[in-house]
Amino acid sequence: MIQFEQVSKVYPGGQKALLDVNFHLRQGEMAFLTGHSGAGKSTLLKLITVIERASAGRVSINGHDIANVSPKHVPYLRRNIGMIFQNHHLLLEKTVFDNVALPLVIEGFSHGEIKKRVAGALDMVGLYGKERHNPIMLSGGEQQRVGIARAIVNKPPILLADEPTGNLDPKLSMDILRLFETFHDAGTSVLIATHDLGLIARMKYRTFTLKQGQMIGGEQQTSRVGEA
Ligand SMILES: Nc1ncnc2c1ncn2[C@@H]1O[C@H](COP(=O)(O)OP(=O)(O)OP(=O)(O)O)[C@@H](O)[C@H]1O
Repeated sequence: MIQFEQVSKVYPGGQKALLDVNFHLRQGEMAFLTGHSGAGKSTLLKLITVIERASAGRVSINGHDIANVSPKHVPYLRRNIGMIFQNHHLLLEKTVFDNVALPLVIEGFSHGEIKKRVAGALDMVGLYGKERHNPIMLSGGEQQRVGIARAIVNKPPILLADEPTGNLDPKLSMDILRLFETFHDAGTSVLIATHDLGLIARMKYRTFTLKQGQMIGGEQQTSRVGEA
């Protein structure tokens, strides 16, 4: 599904963020990406979403090389990817409904379809009935769920999360990861970048580890939450 072959990224100014990285996230797989601060986790996610471009090597999604995709095609590619950030990136002056609806509005869905899909997405993340709230009125965990609802509202086959539990306590963090597990169960490929080794140990999915831009491990583990 997502494949990196000998991928390097050097930022303008010479900072080497990724060096000869190889990895493969399989179709429908859920996995973690970990590593120290500055190891290159966010950079790797940015190459998948074409926020940044590789300096060398091949990044492909479903066999299609995305390194040279034209700027005009980037929005089409991103429709296949739901992206979740630590700080939610929510529009605080807009309602929960408007935040979650945003990707569908951009794609030109009808009002009726948007209402139905937003309600479905909020139901999935446990926020049904909070459509008219502003994110500022919600707890940190609820705000993160709004970000997740927005990422999954157009049912993308790939979900990428960058430190999605960074600001949450251990119980809320586990709730969020169980939520990712439900998307994984429905067939979505999920890649979660996190520092939280305790959480990773409890979940027992495959873990890719970056160290100073190099991939040093992609250990195979398959058991689920609570089976550790
Ligand atoms: N836009 C940029 N320009 C120059 N250097 C950058 C840029 N973005 C990241 N870097 C550098 O690339 C390296 C990898 O950064 P990256 O953000 O990918 O790491 P990370 O593992 O996500 O770190 P953290 O866990 O702290 O978020 C770091 O040395 C960082 O300073």
